[in-house]
Amino acid sequence: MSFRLQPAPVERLNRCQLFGPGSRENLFAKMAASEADVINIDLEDSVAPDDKDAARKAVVQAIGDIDWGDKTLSVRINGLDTPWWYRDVVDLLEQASDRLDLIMIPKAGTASDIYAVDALVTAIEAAKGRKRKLGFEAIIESAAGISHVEEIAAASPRMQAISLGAADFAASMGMATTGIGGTQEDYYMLHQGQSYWPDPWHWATAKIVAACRTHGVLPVDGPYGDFSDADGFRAQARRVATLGMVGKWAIHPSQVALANEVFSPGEKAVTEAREIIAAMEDAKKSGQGAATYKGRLIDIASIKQAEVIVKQADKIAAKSA
Ligand SMILES: CCC(=O)SCCNC(=O)CCNC(=O)[C@H](O)C(C)(C)COP(=O)(O)OP(=O)(O)OC[C@H]1O[C@@H](n2cnc3c(N)ncnc32)[C@H](O)[C@@H]1OP(=O)(O)O
Ligand SMILES: O=CC(=O)O
Ligand SMILES: [Mg+2]
Repeated sequence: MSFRLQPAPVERLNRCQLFGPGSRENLFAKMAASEADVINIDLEDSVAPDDKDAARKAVVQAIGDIDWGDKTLSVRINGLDTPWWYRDVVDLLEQASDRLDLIMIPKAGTASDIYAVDALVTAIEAAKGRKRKLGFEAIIESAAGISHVEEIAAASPRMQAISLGAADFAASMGMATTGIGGTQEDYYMLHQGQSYWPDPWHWATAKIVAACRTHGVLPVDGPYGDFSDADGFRAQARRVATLGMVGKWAIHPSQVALANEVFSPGEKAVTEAREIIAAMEDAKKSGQGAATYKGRLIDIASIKQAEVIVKQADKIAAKSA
């Protein structure tokens, strides 16, 4: 480890973030009753310009009126290039109950975007005497965002999570696709007549994970647009879980169980992880830093790898206790 220790992210589950448009009030109670760890009510792209004011009003009301249980409650505000974002922040902070946990800042391009929202939020919290400090999450969904992701992750102590937004990201990068996440047919390798489809989101995912882990922020995968394709969702979710992301958005209720399944370690993985930790305890007692488990090397690093799985399992067990 470097002399600078890697900071721990906030201690909460973030396996699934269920989205719903702020203009569809009838969905709010259904979202609250879902199994998602995080609820994201949207004031941005799923709300038409003419509906922005009414949606904002309905969301402000619903934050206090609906029983959101133990879920993390987040509202996605409009982008900083629009005339709506400041009113979103002002009304949410001045009028909504302090049940609101986070606001999500879309299309973050530089640390200054986070700084600007932080300045406004901080002033309103002080002026209104709000006791609970609001947290932030941001979406990386532009060329500027991915170029500056590390400074965005470090931009404010309010930062809790960063998502990759595949739809706007593809548009900003000029990618030749209308697909939202997952396999892209034209992105393939050819070897001896056999096609193979690599992951076009891989590098952005890995870059976001590294920036987030450096600064103690949770890395999350954004939308998978084809909600009729459960296998495609699962494959995308498994890839990002393998790379270190902690959860994924659901843009339809059918995706919630899929995300929870992928980001909850299975019994076999948890048993193995506990056995690795136990085997290393035994090895340490006999003065060894390396040992053999099921015919393969384990060492001190294996304890840390296993602990990632065990900690997640413990969090899930604590939630359902
Ligand atoms: C792509 C870039 C992004 O920015 S993604 C994030 C922003 N987008 C969003 O928030 C969109 C979220 N999703 C939706 O608006 C809807 O799910 C869409 C995709 C339009 C489909 O709606 P709809 O045609 O009503 O779906 P459906 O008939 O299959 O619904 C079945 C039952 O589930 C409900 N439902 C629907 N959506 C949600 C949701 N987001 N959260 C909770 N519940 C939802 C429906 O009301 C329906 O319920 P019921 O069975 O009639 O009781
Ligand atoms: O906001 C999300 C996206 O994919 O764009
Ligand atoms: Mg977007």
